[in-house]
Amino acid sequence: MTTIQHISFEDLKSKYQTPLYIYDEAAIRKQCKVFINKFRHPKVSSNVIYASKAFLTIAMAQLIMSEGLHLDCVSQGELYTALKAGFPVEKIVLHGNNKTKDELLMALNFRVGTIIVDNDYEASILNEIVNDKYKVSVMLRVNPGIDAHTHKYIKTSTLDSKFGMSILDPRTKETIKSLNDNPNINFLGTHSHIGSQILEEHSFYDHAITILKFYKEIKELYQIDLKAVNLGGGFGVKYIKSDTRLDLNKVLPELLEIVYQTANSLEISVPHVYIEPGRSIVAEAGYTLYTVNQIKETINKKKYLFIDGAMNDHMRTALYQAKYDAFIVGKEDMVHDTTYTVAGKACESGDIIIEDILLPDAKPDDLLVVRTTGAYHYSMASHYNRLTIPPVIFVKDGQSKVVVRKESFMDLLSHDEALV
Ligand SMILES: Cc1ncc(COP(=O)(O)O)c(C=O)c1O
Ligand SMILES: N[C@@H](CCCC[NH3+])C(=O)O
Repeated sequence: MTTIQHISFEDLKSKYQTPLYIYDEAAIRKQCKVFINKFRHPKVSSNVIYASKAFLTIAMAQLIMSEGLHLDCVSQGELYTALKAGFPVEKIVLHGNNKTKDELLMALNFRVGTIIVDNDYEASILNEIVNDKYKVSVMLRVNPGIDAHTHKYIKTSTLDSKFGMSILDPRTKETIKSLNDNPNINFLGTHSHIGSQILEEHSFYDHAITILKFYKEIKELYQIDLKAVNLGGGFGVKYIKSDTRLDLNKVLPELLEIVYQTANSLEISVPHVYIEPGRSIVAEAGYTLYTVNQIKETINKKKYLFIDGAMNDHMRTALYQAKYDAFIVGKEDMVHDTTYTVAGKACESGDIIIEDILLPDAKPDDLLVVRTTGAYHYSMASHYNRLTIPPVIFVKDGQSKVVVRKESFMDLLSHDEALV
C-alpha cells in the first residue's frame, strides 16, 4: 500500500509534512452505509447514531449528516462543533455521566433531540428545568452488568461503573417512573453501552435480552411500555492481523431480530432501536503518517525507531496497551526481519506507539504509516511537552483536503497571558 485513494504517501508528506492524520473519506462513507443498510429489520424501526467522541471535526459532522446518521455528543464542545457544522439539532443526542445544569440548559435551549440522563440526581435537575414550551425526549442510562471482554478502562457496564444506574438498583426504576411521569418530558426508554472494542457478537445479544427483560419488569411494575431502547456502541475493529473483525453484516440484522423475538416472547412492545457506534465507523479509515527521525539501539540490543510524533497523537498504546500494525512506505515487500519498538518524542518512558513490531531494515527519513488510527487518536490528542497536534486531512478520488489545519506555535500560545 504505497498509495491511499490514489495519492502517494510521499506526496502527502511533501504537501502537509508529518506527523499527519489521514482519513480515507470513502472508507468512512462506506462504513456509514454498512450501518444504515444493515441495521434494518422489516418489523423493527431503528436508527444509527454516530458516537462523535471517536472523531469529530466540523467536516466529520457534515459527513455524518450527509450519510443520514444521528450524532451523539457528550460535551458542550462536541455539541457546539455539531451545531457549527449545521447538524440537524433534532438528530443530536446529548450524553455524559456528569452533566452540569448549564449543559442541560444549553441542550434545552438548542432543542437537542434527545437527552440521555445518567443518574437520579441528574434526572431531578432535568425534571426541574424542563418546561411546557419544548417537550424534550429523554432516556435513562442504565447499567445491565454485562461483563464484556475488553480492556478494563473501556468496560462501562460493571456494577460499580461510573456510568448509568444499575438495573438491579431499585432507584433506577423509580427514576424511570419520575421521568416518565413528567408531562414536559417524552420519556423514550433506556440507554446502555457495555464497553468498547468488543469482538464477541454474543455480548451484544445478551445485552439486548437483559435490557428487554428489564423492560418487562418496568411494564409489570408501572404498566409503562417503553417506546425505544438505545443499545450503545462498542463494535470491535481489526487493529492487527490476528484480530477477527466483527462481522457487521451479520451482527447488525441479527441484533434487531433478537430484539424482535425477545420483545414478542416477553409480550412487550417492540421498541424503536438505536445503536451508537463510534470506533467502527472511523477506526480503519484512519492512518497516521510519521517520518522516522532516529534509530537507536540500547545496550541490550533493543532497537527503537523514533518517529516525529508521540503518545500525544497516539494515546491508546500508553493507555490501554493497544496493539497496532504499521508499514514503511516503499518497503512493504521487503523482508520484515528487524524487531523495532516505535517510540515518540514525549518525555515519558511510556511514550510508545508500537512495542515490538517486525519491519524491514529502517533508515532515518523513511515514512512510517500506522494503520487503524481513525478512532480515539485525534480526539484524544494532547499538547504534552507543548507538542503541536498534527493536522487532519481527508483523501478521496485522488484529492486531499485539510479538515483540521496544522497547529502553529502561535496557536499553542494563543491562550497564554504574560506575567509581566
Ligand atoms: C455511551 C457511549 N456510546 C457510544 C460509545 C462508542 O463506542 P465505540 O466507539 O466503541 O463504538 C461509547 C464509547 O465507548 C460510549 O461510552
Ligand atoms: N477512548 C477509548 C474508547 C472510549 C470509550 C468511551 N466510553 C479507546 O480509545 O479505546
